[in-house]
Amino acid sequence: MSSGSSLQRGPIEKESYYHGFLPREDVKTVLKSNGEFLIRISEPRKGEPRSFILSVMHNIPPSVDEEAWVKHFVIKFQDNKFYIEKNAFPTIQEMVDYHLRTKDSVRDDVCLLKSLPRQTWELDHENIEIVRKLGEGAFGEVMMGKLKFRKGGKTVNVAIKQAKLSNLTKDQIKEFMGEARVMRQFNHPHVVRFYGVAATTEPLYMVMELASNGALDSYLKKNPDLSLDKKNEMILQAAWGLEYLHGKPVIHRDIAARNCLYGDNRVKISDFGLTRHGVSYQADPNKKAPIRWLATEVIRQRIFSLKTDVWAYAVMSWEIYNNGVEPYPGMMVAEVAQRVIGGYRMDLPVDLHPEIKNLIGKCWAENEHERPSMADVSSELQRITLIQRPDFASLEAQMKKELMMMNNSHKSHNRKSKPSKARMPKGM
Ligand SMILES: Nc1ncnc2c1ncn2[C@@H]1O[C@H](COP(=O)(O)OP(=O)(O)OP(=O)(O)O)[C@@H](O)[C@H]1O
Repeated sequence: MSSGSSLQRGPIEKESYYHGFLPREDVKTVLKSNGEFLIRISEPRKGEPRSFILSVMHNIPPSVDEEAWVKHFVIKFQDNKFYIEKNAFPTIQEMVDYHLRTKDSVRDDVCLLKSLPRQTWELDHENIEIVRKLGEGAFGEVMMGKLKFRKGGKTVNVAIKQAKLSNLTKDQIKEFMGEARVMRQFNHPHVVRFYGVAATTEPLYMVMELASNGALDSYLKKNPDLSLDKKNEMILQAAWGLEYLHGKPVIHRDIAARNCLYGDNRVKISDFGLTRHGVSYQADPNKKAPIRWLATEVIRQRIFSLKTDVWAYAVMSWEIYNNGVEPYPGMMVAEVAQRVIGGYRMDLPVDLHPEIKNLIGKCWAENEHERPSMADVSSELQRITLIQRPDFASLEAQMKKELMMMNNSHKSHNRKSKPSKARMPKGM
């Protein structure tokens, strides 16, 4: 797709107000004031060519309908000219310049007042270097690479999830960008850090912190001799991460060792493809689900809640104590569902501290009201492990110090960029 003969101005992709494949759901969250606008590319629809879209914030207030706040105009291309309604221009940039200069409306009373530059998390492909393959993900290959920060020029090692739009369905693209939207709000030492997405061209890149030891399940399989203390530390770190997420509140919905990472001696919660904002979520009962990690109410009715994450956390703790073995070994999925509903629970190691055993037992209680919150789990674990190993206290102090440092750098970073609006996108 070309933006026309804009030789002096270069391609539209070079304009700071060009946001590439930024989906509608994200547009709502970034435009802030009446007349603020951006240019993006339409989401792919089978059989239809993609077009450029002008998205403009309009009508806040008086409209209370959030959907009406942003107007989206398809920019048509005919006889080598771009137009929306009235005037045609040789380039999109000239169209934008004209409307900004004259305040002539685009349509009805919608005017362009201010362009919205790409956000700090909207990364440029040219600042990302792919180095080698790490693994295979749901959207394509996951790569190790380097990210050069726009400001300051510092370079960090990162993990990059790639997505080739031509290989994905519209739902998958939504899921990819939705995962990035969810991750943007997190800042915790035990949740994988999100750097941003590069979406101005294909393939899309989701850039995040590199966990040096990769997925937790494979790390556990490769290191079967980890001490019980180390494993206690791992379940405590995972509890801190999940407690933080629940404080937002979000339901992760896919807590499992395969969806956590391990690096720098830390468990990091990752994989937010199924995460939903809120405290309960009714999922489609016809969709496939990872039965081995599901609470009984999810198996029966697909109702997810913070307490169904607590159940999955108990199963993940079992995985950690059993070196990454698949839960309910030797059982088929149908048998797992039937037996778990019937009250069966897996055995925990005999040498595990009885209070930890008891705590995990409560996490997969049949009655969700009998399951502790993640805040209770982490404070209980801290109390129990502290008695056994006094240096767990310093572990907590270290985690809190890191959290404080991350929050401070996050705050100063946000002060430099635009203040974000306390508005949560719908359908997260
Ligand atoms: N941040 C990271 N640091 C190091 N390795 C990573 C990172 N993210 C992913 N990987 C590696 O890439 C593999 C695939 O990633 P991941 O499972 O997260 O992809 P996905 O798209 O979420 O797929 P799925 O939905 O099937 O889990 C992981 O098993 C892990 O080995």
